[in-house]
Formats: sequence, structure tokens, C-alpha cells
Amino acid sequence: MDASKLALPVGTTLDRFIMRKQEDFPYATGELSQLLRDIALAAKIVNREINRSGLIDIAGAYGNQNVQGEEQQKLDVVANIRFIRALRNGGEACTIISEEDDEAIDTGNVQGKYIVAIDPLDGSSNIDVNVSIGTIFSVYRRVSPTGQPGTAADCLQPGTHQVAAGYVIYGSSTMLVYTTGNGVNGFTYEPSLGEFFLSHPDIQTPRTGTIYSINEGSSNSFSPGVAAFVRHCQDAQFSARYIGSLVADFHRNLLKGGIYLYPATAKNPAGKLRLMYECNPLAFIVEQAGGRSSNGYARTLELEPAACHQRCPFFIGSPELVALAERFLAQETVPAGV
Ligand SMILES: O=P(O)(O)OC[C@H]1O[C@](O)(COP(=O)(O)O)[C@@H](O)[C@@H]1O
Ligand SMILES: [Mg+2]
Ligand SMILES: [Mg+2]
Repeated sequence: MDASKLALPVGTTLDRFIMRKQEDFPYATGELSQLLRDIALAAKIVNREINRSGLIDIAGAYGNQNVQGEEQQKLDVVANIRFIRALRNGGEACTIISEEDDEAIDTGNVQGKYIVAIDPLDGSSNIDVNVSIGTIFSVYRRVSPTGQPGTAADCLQPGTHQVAAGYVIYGSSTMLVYTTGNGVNGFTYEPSLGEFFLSHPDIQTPRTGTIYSINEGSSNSFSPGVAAFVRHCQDAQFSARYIGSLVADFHRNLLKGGIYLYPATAKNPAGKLRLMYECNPLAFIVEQAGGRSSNGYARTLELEPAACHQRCPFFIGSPELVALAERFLAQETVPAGV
């Protein structure tokens, strides 16, 4: 009997993978690696709270509205506290842009070189009904000198300046998927060992697919181009899949091929999703996996942010499907201001 068969390797931990990747960058100083570890630690704690959210008094509304005018759920607030605390204690982030905070947060880490934009809990409408939810994060290097708090210029950088981006999906299993601009890798959480293990190396998204994800409840106010594209998907007998948690819809389509669309609608004339901590990080990931992302006209990563919580229309997924949707929109007259 080959003894090694008795103790099969458990795999590559996230920590070890981060360290190995750091070696790819001769001038790396370990700060970005530490920041990614800080995010992973907070994700483990939030995962524990999500898994037992039905048992502890963590369900339901918190009783406040965030800057978006959305009712904050208790888990939105808990996740926000956990990630901010981990990033503040970790010392690498000087400023945090969070969906749940009106203003950018000065962490006090004046030597910190990084800005983190974060959606602490994505898919809030699905929190209390045991449907997959997530966390989305984006990392930029500051442009202002260290030794002082981060500035507005540090916060409002286009997506092309991201040095890392990722998401955590709290689903049937918990996964962390991230990129530092060197491919996309996915790690599955093993709760009994408290470790993320490499489970999805070098993710590549299929060039096309037969899944489309859009809230058809808003179809009355879809632009003619969006309506025509949705009809095309229906005529082609694509599968309509819409969980209502961006992270979960994006993750499925990333692995299987497909397109997620959140266009401008009467209810959300500028789109619903936020450029800095929802669209840019997922656009960085999808492009690193061979996919495509735009606002229907311009590449998401090249959009110039004017405000931390600005929204934008979002088309993301398999490159051929997103390009096709853009062609349908191009046949429309371009609405003013897009
Ligand atoms: O209910 P709608 O309008 O379809 O919107 C669903 C979308 O809104 C979101 O819930 C917005 O994110 P938050 O939950 O972080 O606010 C996305 O996850 C999801 O894709
Ligand atoms: Mg969100
Ligand atoms: Mg959120």
C-alpha cells in the first residue's frame, strides 16, 4: 500500500498561494498580501455569522437607511463592521469606501498604501431567505504620499487602476475569488480547518453561453435595444436565471457562460449597481477571465468615477454575449449623457 495514498494532500491554502504569487513581483513588500489576508479573515467571521443567522438575533432590518436610501439589514451592518475592523487593524488600508457609509472612512493608517472599496454584504434582499449572498471588494494604490490620510483623488480612480479585486460568495459552499491582474483564482472554504483552499485555478469564462440574467420585472422600462436583446435571448431559448444577488448571478455565469445585465430603468435611470464596489471589481475579474464588461457603450473599467456611490448600467459576462448586447444598443439612438 502506497502510504501517501492514506494521507492525500489537502491542497494549496489561500495564504500559501498569496505568498507564492507575491514572489512573482520582485519588488513586492507584502502589504497587498497582508491586505488580502485581512479581507479573508473578515470573510471567515462573516461566513460564520451568515451560517447561523437563523439562530442568532441577526436577521431582519437594522432600522436605518444607508446613503443609497436602502433599508440596511442587520447583516449589512455586521459585515460592514467586520471588514472595516479587519482592514483598520491590518494597517494596510488608509481609506475605505463602503456601500454602508456615506463618506469615505479614514482608517487612521496614514502609512497605509491602499484604498479599499467594498460592498460588505451583496444581495441584501436575499439575506433572510437563505439564498446565496456575497461580499465584493476592490483595491487601489493611493496616489497621494503616505504619512497623511487618503484624499478624494485616491478614492476616485478608474477601474483600470485597480491592483486587486475579488468577491466572497456565501452559498452552498463559501468561496473567495480574486485577481491581482495575473489571472483569476477561486478558493473554497473548509470550515473544519478554517482555511480557504485553491479549488478553481486560473478561471476562464466561456466565450459565449445560453444564460441571461436580468430583472424582467423592469421590462416595461427597458430601452428598445435592451428589450430587443432580451427577446433575442428568448427566441434563442436561452435560460433565464436571476437570483437577485449580483455576486451569485455573476459567479454562475462566470463558470458556465452567460450574461448579467442591469440596465438603466425607470426605477433606476442611472442603473442600480455601484461603479466603485460592485461594477469595477467584477469587471476586473471578468476581463482577467477572458470576459467583457461595459455600461452598454463604454468599457466599465474606463468609466471616470465622479462620486464614491455613483451608479452605472452594467453588462457583464461572456465576451460574445456582451458584445452582442452592445450591438443591439448601438442600433438605438444613444441616450443623452451616457
Ligand atoms: O431587486 P433588483 O432591482 O433586481 O436588484 C437586485 C440587485 O441589487 C443588489 O442586491 C444590490 O446590492 P446590495 O444588496 O449590496 O445593495 C444586487 O446584489 C442584485 O443584483
Ligand atoms: Mg451589492
Ligand atoms: Mg451591499
